[in-house]
Amino acid sequence: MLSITHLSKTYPGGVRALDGVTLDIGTGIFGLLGPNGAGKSTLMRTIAALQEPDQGSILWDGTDIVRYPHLVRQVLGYLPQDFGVYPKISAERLLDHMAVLKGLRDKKERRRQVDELLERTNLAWCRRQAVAQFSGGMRQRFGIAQALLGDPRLIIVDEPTAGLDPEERNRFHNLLGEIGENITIVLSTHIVEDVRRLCGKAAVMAGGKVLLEGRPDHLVEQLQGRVWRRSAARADLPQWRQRHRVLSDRLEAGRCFIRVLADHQPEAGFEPCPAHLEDAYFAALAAHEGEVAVCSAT
Ligand SMILES: Nc1ncnc2c1ncn2[C@@H]1O[C@H](COP(=O)(O)OP(=O)(O)OP(=O)(O)O)[C@@H](O)[C@H]1O
Repeated sequence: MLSITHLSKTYPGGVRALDGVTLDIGTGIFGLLGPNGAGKSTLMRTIAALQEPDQGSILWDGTDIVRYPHLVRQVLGYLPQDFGVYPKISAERLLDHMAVLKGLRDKKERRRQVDELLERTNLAWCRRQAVAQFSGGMRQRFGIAQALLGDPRLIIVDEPTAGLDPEERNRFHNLLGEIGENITIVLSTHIVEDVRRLCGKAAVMAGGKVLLEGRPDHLVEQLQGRVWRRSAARADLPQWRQRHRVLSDRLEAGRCFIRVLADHQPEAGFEPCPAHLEDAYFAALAAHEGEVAVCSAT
């Protein structure tokens, strides 16, 4: 169990990247949703003990990992947003090298883990190929293979599916789903659909704060009966936004549709529609932006 309490971090330039984050994260896949700059990566790096918070605590099974970072490193697998440069050595050798860095000294055991992980991530067929020549999806699967070295109990995955084609994304999801049955995975993303499919629990972050937290199906349930939809001319969008709480606008088969949050039919022409997780996400962001606007106006 990962228990995060009142975590705050302000960077030297004055950006408050984490602002009193409190979250309890158990076994399974926990999704962290939020727009660019929400503070997701800062939170992930702090959990991974790669940087320190200014305030707050993170307990892993009751142990304070801000004070004792080596304890989380022993149980952690981390797939960062970007690995940076890939050396021109084979997947097999690179994985073996990473296993050494993770402290797997026994050569036989290392071999066993490398073989098993290449198999599990469907990379055994290209084990002698340089990772530098891998496609985006293969690199992400290699990223998961290295994160799984040493049988971690906590895995942190930062925006793993950006840039993957639908097939690779699906394959990556299945792999995460398999792994996440018995351990804790914290997955950061801005793809709402990924969270709906994969995560037992999720939180929406913006401006360093947790705006919303819970099971995706519960978050959606709370909006049922309150989401309305109608077609709208693009030019009229500003007026619709002034009159109603517009959650989103999107093109469907060439026509623009708006989705509005309201307890009753907002006006003639709107039809009720089933709520989606994306509605909960946009409703939370809109409420937060409203608060920020009110704060900055006063
Ligand atoms: N090392 C740093 N120094 C100064 N500011 C930083 C640093 N890292 C992040 N920030 C700022 O902190 C805020 C939160 O950034 P963070 O990368 O944690 O957000 P994010 O939700 O992961 O965003 P993205 O989805 O774009 O990766 C942003 O305003 C960012 O510009």
